[in-house]
Amino acid sequence: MNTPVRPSLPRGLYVLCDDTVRPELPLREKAAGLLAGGARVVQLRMKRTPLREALAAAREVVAACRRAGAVCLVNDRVDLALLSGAHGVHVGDEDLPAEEARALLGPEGLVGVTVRGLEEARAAQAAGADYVGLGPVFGTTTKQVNAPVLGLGGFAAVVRTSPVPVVGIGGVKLENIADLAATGAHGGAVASDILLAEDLAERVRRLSAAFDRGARGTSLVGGDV
Ligand SMILES: Cc1ncc(COP(=O)(O)OP(=O)(O)O)c(N)n1
Ligand SMILES: Cc1ncsc1CCOP(=O)(O)O
Ligand SMILES: [Mg+2]
Repeated sequence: MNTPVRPSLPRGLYVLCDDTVRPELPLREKAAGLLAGGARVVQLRMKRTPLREALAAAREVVAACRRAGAVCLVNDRVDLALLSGAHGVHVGDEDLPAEEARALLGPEGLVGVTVRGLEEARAAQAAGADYVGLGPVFGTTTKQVNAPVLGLGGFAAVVRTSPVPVVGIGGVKLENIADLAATGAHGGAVASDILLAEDLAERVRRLSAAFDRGARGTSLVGGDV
C-alpha cells in the first residue's frame, strides 16, 4: 500500500494573495500576476471576502496555482482548503488548533502555524505543523499584531534552533528579504511590498532573486535591490 506523501514547502519567497491590501484588485488578478512572476508558494488570505465568494476565489486561485506548479495554502479556513483542493492551510491563534487542522486535512495536507517564539515552534511541531510563520519580523501596517516586533536578531535566534522550517512574516520587503534569508529562514512571506507594486510579476521576480541571493550568503547589504 502506498503511503500518501504531502508536498514539501518550497524554500524561498512565500507570497500572500491578500484581499485587504489593494482590495480593488480581484484576487484572481493578483494570483495571475504572482504566478506570472514565478511565485512557488501562494497563501490565499481572505479577511473581507464573503464566504461563498471566498470559496469561488479559492477554487480559481488553487486551480491557477496547480497549473503553474505552485503550492497554494488557504489562510484560516480548513473547510475552504478542503473544498478548493488546496495543498494545505495556515492557522493562527484565532483559527482551528493545529492538531484539528491536521486531523481534518489528513497526512497529505500542509499545515502552517503562526508562532511568536521557540517554545511555540516546538509546540507547533508536536501538533503536526510542517512549518511555522514567525513574526512580525519588522513593522507592518497590513495586520495589527499583538506581539512585539522581533527584529532580525530575535528572528534569527528562533530560526537557529527551531525544529521546523521557519517562514518570516511582517514588513518583509525587497530591502530586507536577503538579510532575512541569510538567517537560515526557510521562507520570507510578503504581502504589501508585492501587492502594492505596479507590476506584481516583476516584484515577485526581484524578491525571489533577493531571497535566493541571501540564502546563498551572497547578499550585498544595500546592494541590488
Ligand atoms: C506565513 C504566515 N505566518 C503567519 C501568518 C499570520 O497568521 P494568523 O496569526 O492566523 O493571522 P492572520 O493572517 O489570519 O490575520 C500568516 N497568515 N502567514
Ligand atoms: C498576516 C501577518 N501576520 C503577521 S504580519 C502579517 C502581515 C504581513 O504583511 P506585510 O508583508 O504587508 O507586512
Ligand atoms: Mg489566521
